[in-house]
Amino acid sequence: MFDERGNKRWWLDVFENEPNVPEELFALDNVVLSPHAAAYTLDCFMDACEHVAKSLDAFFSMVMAEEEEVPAILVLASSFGIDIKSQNPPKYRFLEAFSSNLPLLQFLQQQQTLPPSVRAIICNALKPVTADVIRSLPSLGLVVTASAGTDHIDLTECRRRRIQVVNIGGLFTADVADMAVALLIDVLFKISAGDRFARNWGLSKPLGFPFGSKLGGKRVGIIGLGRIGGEVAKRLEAFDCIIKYHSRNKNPSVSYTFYSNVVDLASNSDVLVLCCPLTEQTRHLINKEVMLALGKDGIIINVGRGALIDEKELVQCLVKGEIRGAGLDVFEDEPNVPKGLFPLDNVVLSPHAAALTLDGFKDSCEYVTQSLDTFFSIKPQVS
Ligand SMILES: O=CC(=O)O
Repeated sequence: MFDERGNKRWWLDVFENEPNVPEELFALDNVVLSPHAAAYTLDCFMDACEHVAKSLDAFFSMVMAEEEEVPAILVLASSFGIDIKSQNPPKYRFLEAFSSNLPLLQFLQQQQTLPPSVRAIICNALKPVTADVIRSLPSLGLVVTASAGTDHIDLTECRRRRIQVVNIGGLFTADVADMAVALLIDVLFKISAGDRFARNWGLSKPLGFPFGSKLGGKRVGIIGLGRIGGEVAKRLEAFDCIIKYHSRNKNPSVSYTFYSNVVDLASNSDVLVLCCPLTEQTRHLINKEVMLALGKDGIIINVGRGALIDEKELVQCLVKGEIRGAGLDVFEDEPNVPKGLFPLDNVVLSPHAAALTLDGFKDSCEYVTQSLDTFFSIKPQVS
């Protein structure tokens, strides 16, 4: 830049240490100073405002779209979520893994879903949620199990990842207690065995069916006097049974005789009803020693978990007549039932069906829905 006499002049709009301008420049005639104002026109300022507003809009619409994305729910147990599936607009995207034999990651790929999109799992007692499953889903925050038991879920991994685990609580308590009583009555009165017999009865075998046994007066040892055990006790008291129990702790609010030792309880009972959860402490709690203590007239009913009993020993004791019978709703390696039980007429088998009533199923769908709604309505705190 030159002045009117052709001398060179400097125009400086920016400075090294703004807003400080070097004072030496103030005395110089060949310098024009400007306060970093090259873009300070009204038009330019309006354009800049528009640009900033557009950038903010673009950013926040992307964030909102991400937040509003329909959460993907991995459904391991068949048919859960049926009531919420039909909602419009859909609240959740159910990925029905129970209907596929593919390994998890391949299944998700087939569903065009990235593992981080899966935020919750719905399962039941028959569908394990292993540490491997949990580790493959980095955004998993909730596991809802349509069961009272949670032994099929890797709780250690869930705790480590702060994944919420919701079970069905007491929803099935009465059904499971009813099933325990039904199995006991079946074993004592030989209802299932009688049904098989009656279908081939004919005139040729009028007296071939063995005697059953009364329920009233039986000494019933309940193992696990929690919600279900308590309901079993209540029902069997009404049948004039004598109730005893073994639990982790003595329950001061009941008058039933407490046994801290399972072998002692078995020696003083005609029937053992297993209602406790499966833990490392209760695995194979019912071993050969307990069965021999129960004795040849003893009956075992299991509505807890299969692995509470040493199944191999159970088959042996039943075959040899070292105990009299068993009613089993649960098995150690479901859905595999020990084949050694099949030919035995003193055993009643049920496919983990205590909670499989139509009414109970509707209730559990509702419960699962509520659990999802609660979880997804609580936004994480921004820290
Ligand atoms: O087995 C069924 C349950 O845990 O509810």
